[in-house]
Amino acid sequence: MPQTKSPLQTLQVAALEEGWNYREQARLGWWPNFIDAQQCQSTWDELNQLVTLEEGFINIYGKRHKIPRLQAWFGDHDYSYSGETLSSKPMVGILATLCERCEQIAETRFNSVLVNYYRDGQDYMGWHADDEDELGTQPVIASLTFGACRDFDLKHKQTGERLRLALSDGSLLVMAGATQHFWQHSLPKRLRLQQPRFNLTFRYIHSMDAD
Ligand SMILES: O=C(O)CCC(=O)C(=O)O
Ligand SMILES: [Fe+2]
Repeated sequence: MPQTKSPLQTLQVAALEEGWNYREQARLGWWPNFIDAQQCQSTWDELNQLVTLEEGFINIYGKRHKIPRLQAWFGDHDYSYSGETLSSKPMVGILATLCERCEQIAETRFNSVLVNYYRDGQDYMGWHADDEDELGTQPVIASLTFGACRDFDLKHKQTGERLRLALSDGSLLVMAGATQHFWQHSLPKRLRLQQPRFNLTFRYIHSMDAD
């Protein structure tokens, strides 16, 4: 019997090699066991202690909407997006330690980290590229996951090609090169999931102040 393809066929998880991978103008670094299990547990506890999570908002057509997750921002500069400003706190303790480890493996400097907290599978992040002017032309973004494993989708802006990664506890994904220019990414909802997840994205923010 001929095989019929279901239109709802699930996306295959893209098999990335550990280390640097190249896919259609994306440069992706993948270290699935970057933080070991014991350290994941202590890191979770330290993040809970250190991070004051806040509701965030975005403005769409002049209307202010609550974003579907909690967040906090650490680094040298405040962070502005979509008409909102996140005031920064100094990157200290476990955040500074993780920052250094990410800098070493990604071979770059970071001066900020966005902490996202997904309370359960209802929380998500929609399609976007991290392409604000403050991030520079070829931003390197190091994304660390703690807690629940979540699918992470990438979509090529021109061809529509899709990649799906499973971001598990202690994994590190680095998006570099022209990734933000050619691809968008998102973290889809998973309605049956009850466990929370921390995601830390280390970034380098260039000061936009006039000299
Ligand atoms: O939670 C994630 O894995 C994605 C986070 C993200 O894309 C962002 O903070 O810009
Ligand atoms: Fe992002």
